[in-house]
Amino acid sequence: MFHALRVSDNEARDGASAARVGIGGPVGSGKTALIEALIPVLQRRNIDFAVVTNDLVTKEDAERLRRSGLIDPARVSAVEAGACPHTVIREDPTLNIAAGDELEARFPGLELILFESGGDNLASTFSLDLVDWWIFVIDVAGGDDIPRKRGPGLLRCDLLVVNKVDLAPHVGVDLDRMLADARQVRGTKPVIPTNLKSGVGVEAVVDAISAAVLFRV
Ligand SMILES: Nc1nc2c(ncn2[C@@H]2O[C@H](COP(=O)(O)OP(=O)(O)OP(=O)(O)O)[C@@H](O)[C@H]2O)c(=O)[nH]1
Repeated sequence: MFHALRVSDNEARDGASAARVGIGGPVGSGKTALIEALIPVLQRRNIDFAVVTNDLVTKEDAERLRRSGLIDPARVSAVEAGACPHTVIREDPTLNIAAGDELEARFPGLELILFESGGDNLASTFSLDLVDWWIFVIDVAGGDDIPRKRGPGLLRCDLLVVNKVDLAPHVGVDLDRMLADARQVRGTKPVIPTNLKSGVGVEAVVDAISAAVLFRV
């Protein structure tokens, strides 16, 4: 259903039917925490999904998700980047494309694959040969000047998640200003504040994914 509308016409994607969504962002911003929070909501909405994680030289994020009890461990695949994380989500996403294809072969009917990048910097972006749509996660503890630095990740992503909003008062961040700056530099593209400890904003993120790539509202 979604294939006909894909931005990319990469041969490696031919025959694929699951929508592919990237989740990138700086180290520790909450990418794995976001996936952990998304899982129960996706399950409640009967969305058939799987996850591909990327780590530098380990499978730590995949193991964390497999151990979480939130998801069938077989639905979590790990890619070891062995280099800067953006290499395998942008320059040469072959390993990730193969991991997605392998999940689709094992789980016919898969609707959605989430690709978690390893923690990177503000210049990190996803290749549209790999994903249809992507999320960039920053957090307030990284400083309220991050949006004003206009990193490519923050500017180009389809959805910007500003996480750890609960920490704003503790790290001297003016959250309203940070969100206003983020919205200003992104123009009409969406920004969603989240607190993944309490679940604030998670339903809105699933709504955005559903509307953008699953065509569910
Ligand atoms: N207070 C607070 N802590 C959070 C929130 N989201 C994540 N954390 C914490 O932030 C830390 C990093 O979260 P992760 O989900 O591991 O971050 P990550 O982006 O996957 O990290 P890397 O994969 O190492 O880049 C953990 O200790 C989380 O518990 C939040 O909304 N509020």
